[in-house]
Amino acid sequence: MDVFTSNPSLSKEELRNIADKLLAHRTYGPPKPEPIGQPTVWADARMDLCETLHYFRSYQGACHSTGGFVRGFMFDKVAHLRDYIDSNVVIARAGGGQVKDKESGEMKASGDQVEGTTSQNLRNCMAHYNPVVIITGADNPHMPSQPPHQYCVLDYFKPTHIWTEKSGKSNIVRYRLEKLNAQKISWWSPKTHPDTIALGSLPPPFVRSCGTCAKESTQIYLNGWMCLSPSCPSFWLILPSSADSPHTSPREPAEADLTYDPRFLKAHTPWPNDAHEYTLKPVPASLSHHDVPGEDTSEAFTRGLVCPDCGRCTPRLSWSGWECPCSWTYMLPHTLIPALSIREPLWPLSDAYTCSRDTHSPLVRVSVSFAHGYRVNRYAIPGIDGFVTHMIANQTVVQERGGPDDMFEALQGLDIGLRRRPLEGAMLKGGLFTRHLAVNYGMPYKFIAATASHAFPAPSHPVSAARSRLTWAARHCLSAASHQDRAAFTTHPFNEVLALCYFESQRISYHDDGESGLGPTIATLSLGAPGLMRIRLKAKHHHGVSNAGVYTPASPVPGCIAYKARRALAPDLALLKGQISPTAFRHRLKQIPHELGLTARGTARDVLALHVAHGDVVVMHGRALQAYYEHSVEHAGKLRFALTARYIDPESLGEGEGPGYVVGGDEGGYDGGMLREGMRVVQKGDEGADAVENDGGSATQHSL
Ligand SMILES: O=C(O)CCC(=O)C(=O)O
Ligand SMILES: [Fe+2]
Repeated sequence: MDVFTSNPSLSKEELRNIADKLLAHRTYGPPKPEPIGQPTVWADARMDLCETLHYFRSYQGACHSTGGFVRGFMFDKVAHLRDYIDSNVVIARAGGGQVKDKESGEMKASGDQVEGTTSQNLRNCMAHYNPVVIITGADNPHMPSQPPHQYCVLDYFKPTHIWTEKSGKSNIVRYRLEKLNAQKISWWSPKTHPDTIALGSLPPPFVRSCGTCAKESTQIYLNGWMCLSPSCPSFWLILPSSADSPHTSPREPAEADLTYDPRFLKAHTPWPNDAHEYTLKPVPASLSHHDVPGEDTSEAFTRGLVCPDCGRCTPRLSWSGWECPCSWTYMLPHTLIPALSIREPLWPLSDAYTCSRDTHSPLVRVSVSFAHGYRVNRYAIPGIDGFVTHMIANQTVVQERGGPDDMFEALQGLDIGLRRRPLEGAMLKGGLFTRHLAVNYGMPYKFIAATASHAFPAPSHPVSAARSRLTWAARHCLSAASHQDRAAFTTHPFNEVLALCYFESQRISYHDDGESGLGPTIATLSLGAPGLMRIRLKAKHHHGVSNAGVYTPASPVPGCIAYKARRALAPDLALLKGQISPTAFRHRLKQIPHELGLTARGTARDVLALHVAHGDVVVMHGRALQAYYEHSVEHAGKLRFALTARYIDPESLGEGEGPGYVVGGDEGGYDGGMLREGMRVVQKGDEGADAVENDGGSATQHSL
């Protein structure tokens, strides 16, 4: 290559020869040669990558930016034909600005692309010398070698150029990135055709100012210098004055003939931190030597680790720690979070009935009663045959022997098999897992593999004790329900407990518990950090229309959009259903949203927000409640458990889904009534007898 370095003004022919050499062995798509090395960091699944790496946390897009700076790019299957990757340089099209062509299914430009936030963030990186990590997907057609895993981290790169050019009829924005430390070996260099032209070994790229707009542009293609300022009348035109142009008037280059100028490809852009070592492996969270309660359940410990043996991004999937399929494991000791340490100083507990912090929409009616150390807030939701009851514990309850304090501490000392479970139907490559950990006891819950269910342990075990307490609580709440509902609970008592565990910043997003095969009553015991449970109408019931523009024919409930108009429509619609063909009925369902002006945008406001503190129980009853409403729970502490008891009809389980053990009845026989003795506030009369009705005009309303 000396011939080129010693000759700063290479002829056009010499440059063409170099370009030919550079591009000769490029293959678009497989098969590709093997790389000379192996990535130090890689992942099988997108979730693993995003949970592990600080520089790439984008589950969908190709770019991860934070605070105005790009941190990482992921270049995979979707690529522009002129994208380019060699051992040191990557040229890529900016993301976005494309739509799926209805006929071909291909991504096509949706108009002229302009520099957006990502370009601005890249310019910030250039100004501040912040390098950016590039990750490749296995299906990236421009890789010079075959990446050995689904996602492989290349290295740190410096963005050097951002410019606009034309592709087809539209403008596109493009980036050039150059490896930060060109001295480092690039593992992705192809074994068969190593890159022999070093960065900076050719004359510098040709730069000149435009005669029309006076702005400087770099020559990207050997076909000729062009102004790259999209607002200039000379944009993307090879001028006749250019020595390269065979034409007598300004012309756009033929796209198929565009050949990169090797002076541009192989330019070296020195940065003062070129030789600095930035880490590709995130710094793993480590425990201090102080046995700090909550340290090992803090957010840092929910993140993945790069396996020190094989480089795989390994998410934390279990209570006990990290497990890489290559056999490396990292298990952490847990420091007990004492139950006393989660008491809220500004919300002190005593033997008196605890005050309420729940809020609800004016449409919701609350009736309050006090029994056995629990304040019992019972919420009636209009239009729904069912209720939500929040039983708020006082100090007597949480300190009871074998009660919430003891359960919370016992659960921390045991590994009850808590693991994150895969979310079915997730569209993410490599799958997606819930953020929280879960384990099932008793009758298998079909959304958890049957093998991950366990027989109920001894009555004193916190899981069995929770079932017993929840059975009592549900019975207590159902005492005001119909005879039928009470009888149903007696014949079908809770036979399953799903234990959920949330570390810091983990939560469960909106969902319902109305899967087929479940009984109508569900009860949850909260332990540990105080949570906030929100309940709202599902979007399709709120708006009355699905995302696909189909009217929701179910009867509307008060508080939904266009309630009166939808209610007026209901009888006719019910009649019509039996009279016309399913196709005609569906056609009608598509008309109604237009007639009523319904759109599916946005979500409903919460109708209820319950502060579910340590020891509290929430009982939800009624199939309609689950059909119409959804709930979510978040918390702001270091550790929270939610133990939910349900009845699961064994008949609803498919072949091979049944338990491999006997699911017996509750042996704990918990009776909250036993607490009355030790209470300072003795309740007058029987359970619920001193209930106070509170309608929509009360001070407990909130403006949700
Ligand atoms: O965390 C909670 O309190 C709620 C749990 C829940 O909604 C569920 O298990 O379905
Ligand atoms: Fe739930």
